[in-house]
Order: sequence, then C-alpha cells, then structure tokens
Amino acid sequence: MGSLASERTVVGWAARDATGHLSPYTYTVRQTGSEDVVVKVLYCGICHTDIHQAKNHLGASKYPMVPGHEVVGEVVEVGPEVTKHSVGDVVGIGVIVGCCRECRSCKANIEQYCNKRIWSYNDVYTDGRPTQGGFASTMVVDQKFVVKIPAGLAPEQAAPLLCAGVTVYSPLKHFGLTAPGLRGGILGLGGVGHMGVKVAKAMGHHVTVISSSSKKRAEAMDHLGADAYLVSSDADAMAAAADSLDYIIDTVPVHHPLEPYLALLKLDGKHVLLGVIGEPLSFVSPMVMLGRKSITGSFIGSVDEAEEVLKFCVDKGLTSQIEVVKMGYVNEALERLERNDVRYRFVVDVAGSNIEEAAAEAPSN
Ligand SMILES: NC(=O)C1=CN([C@@H]2O[C@H](COP(=O)(O)OP(=O)(O)OC[C@H]3O[C@@H](n4cnc5c(N)ncnc54)[C@H](OP(=O)(O)O)[C@@H]3O)[C@@H](O)[C@H]2O)C=CC1
Ligand SMILES: O=C/C=C/c1ccc(O)c(O)c1
Ligand SMILES: [Zn+2]
Ligand SMILES: [Zn+2]
Repeated sequence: MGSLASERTVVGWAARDATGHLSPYTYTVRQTGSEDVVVKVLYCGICHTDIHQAKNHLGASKYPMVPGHEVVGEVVEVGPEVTKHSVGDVVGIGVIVGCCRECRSCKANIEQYCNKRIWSYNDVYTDGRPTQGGFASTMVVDQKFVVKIPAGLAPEQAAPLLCAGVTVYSPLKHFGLTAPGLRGGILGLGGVGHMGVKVAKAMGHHVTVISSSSKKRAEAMDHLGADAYLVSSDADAMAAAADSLDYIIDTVPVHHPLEPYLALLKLDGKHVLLGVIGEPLSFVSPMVMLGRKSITGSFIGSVDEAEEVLKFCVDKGLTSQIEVVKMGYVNEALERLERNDVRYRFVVDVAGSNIEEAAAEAPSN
C-alpha cells in the first residue's frame, strides 16, 4: 500500500498561510484502497468555514491547505471492496471522510459527532497524510463518506446541499422541528441561511428571515419564499416580533449578542447555533429561564442525513441559489463571501477550470 509508483498526482488550490490566499499546489493522494472511491471533482461550493479554516480563525490551521467540502464529482475508479458506488456515478463528499466506527456516535450513524472524525481537509488521515479538500482535480475517499447524487439534481446545484443543506436539515429533524405550521427564524441569510429558508418553507413552516440589513428583503420574500423579514437593528420591528418563533437557526459567523434573538422565541423555543465563533457568547439566565428556552448547537449532519436532504430537495423541487465561478476567481469569491457579497453560495466549476494546465504554467509549489 502507498508505494510511490501508484500514488496519484493531484493539482489543488491551497492556502499557504493565514492570509488565506489560494494558489495552485501539486501533491499526491494515496493509492486506491480496497474501500476507496476515486472522484474526479466537478464542482465544489465555497462555505464560510473555508474562510475560517484558510485564515486560521480557529487557531488550528495547517498549511499547505486545500479547502473545499461541498464536493460533487464523478467516480473514476473504485477499490475491490467497494459496493456502494461504481465508475461513472455522480457522487458527493462533505465535511467528514473518516470516523472510528466503534463509538456511540458511530454506532448510532451520527458519525459527525465521533471524537475521532477525520475532516476532509486540515486533518490527518489514518495513513499519516494530510487530508486535502475539493478545490482539487481529484479526491480519494472511503466509500462510507461518499453519497450518490440522485437523478434530477444538477451537480453544481447539489454541491451546497452537502454542507449548507444538511447543516440546516439535521437540527430541524433532530430537535423535532419538522411539523408543518411551525414558526421559524433564519438568522443570517447566507449560504447556510438561504438553504434554511428553502428547507423550512418546504416543511411547511412560517419563515422569518432576520438579517443585518434590508438589502436582501425583496429577494428573500419574492424569490426564496420567506414570509417575514426583520432587520436586527430595527428595534420596533424586533419588539413587535417578540415571543413569536418556535426556533431560530443562527448562521451568523461572527460574535453577536444572543439576547435580542432569544426575546423572539416563544415558550420552549430553541436557538440553534450553527456559526463557528471562537469567542464566548453571552446572555443573562432569565432570558432562557423565563420561557424555558434552549440554546443549542448542531454540526453538519450524518451521511444518512446528507442522503436524506438530497432526496428531500429532489422530492420538493428545491434548488440552491448559486453563482458558478472558475477556479481562477476563487480568491475574489472568498473576499466577496467574507464581505457578504454573494447570493447565496459560490460554486467553483473545478473540472471546467483546467487547473492541471494552469498549475503547469504557474510557479512551482
Ligand atoms: N455548524 C455547522 O455544521 C456548520 C457551520 N457553518 C458555519 O456557519 C456560518 C455561516 O456559514 P455560511 O452560511 O457559509 O456563511 P455566509 O457568509 O454565506 O453567511 C453568513 C451570513 O451571516 C450574516 N452576517 C452577519 N454579520 C456578518 C459578518 N460580520 N460577516 C459576514 N456575515 C455576516 C450575513 O447575513 P445577513 O446579510 O442576512 O445579515 C451572511 O450572509 C459560518 O461560521 C460557518 O463556518 C457552516 C456550515 C456548517
Ligand atoms: O462547514 C462545515 C463545518 C463547520 C464547523 C463547525 C464547527 C467547527 O468547530 C468547525 O471547525 C467547523
Ligand atoms: Zn461548510
Ligand atoms: Zn466513532
């Protein structure tokens, strides 16, 4: 296993330091193992987590780092024990590419909560190699973590479902928030948030977008189908909406006060934190005690839930709202994402970007 002769050379776009700037990077991936699926990357979405990781917001980034965890590709080779996928299948890969398979979380098929989970990039695989993500020509991934993209979903449309989509679907399901008629709030209308509006609306909820500005009001109401729109700095509108929501899906990626949003929740309402924020958030205890409210969090979703949300989107006719860009635009896209200038997810057309040819012309690693 792992002989140099059988390693595959891959071109990706990597961050080299905490500037988070990506540039071509050539590396090798492991020999195809018995349960491995070799995937030619077609499209990869850009999640705000890619910024957190590339810019070392959490203090644990290792470089060179090829980000990207909303990956859709075509199977080009499978190991001899692979039963789940075949050459030619269109498949998806998300945030997790390994787990222990023995702990309580793994046995319950919620492997995203395994303490030995392996991240699709900025981690170390079982063979000691760094993992590298989807802004690359190829990924080699254990079949367990590869999902089939159902017919009826365009590959570029499917990419954001593999993180943003499942990240909102999982807590709604887990916390019993799927019944029609519930009143939900989506705080932060970005990549994750816009899927929150779509998934919650498809479940039959009354959906209020809570945004930092009024810039997205018309699109949210007219195109995404939101029922109401609150600007968080509008104190009168926030006061009028007090005690009205069963849940809030909080996708804000920076520090923010919780109390204005806790006030919007009804008795037993749930505030679900999804944003990755490396600073303490605070609130006074009566804000939760007096309405028996919960503040909780949720981390992506399981492989099973990824398959479920893909099917849910096909069944309900849901699509993500994306801007497709080429790999050479990725740094502008990351900058625009960071300054809240995208409706609502960038997806990189990796296969259409000739990244191998571009790397041959670029300065070497
Ligand atoms: N828990 C999990 O498993 C997952 C967590 N995440 C995390 O969720 C967060 C959101 O991800 P994603 O949707 O991709 O991010 P986006 O940047 O696409 O969306 C974030 C939204 O938050 C609002 N916002 C408020 N303040 C800011 C600010 N200062 N800078 C940027 N946005 C702001 C904006 O909405 P508006 O204009 O409406 O105010 C913005 O569109 C990130 O922290 C990401 O790491 C992502 C995926 C999975
Ligand atoms: O985008 C997917 C990953 C999100 C994420 C959530 C929590 C955390 O600590 C991370 O490092 C990433
Ligand atoms: Zn993500
Ligand atoms: Zn485990």
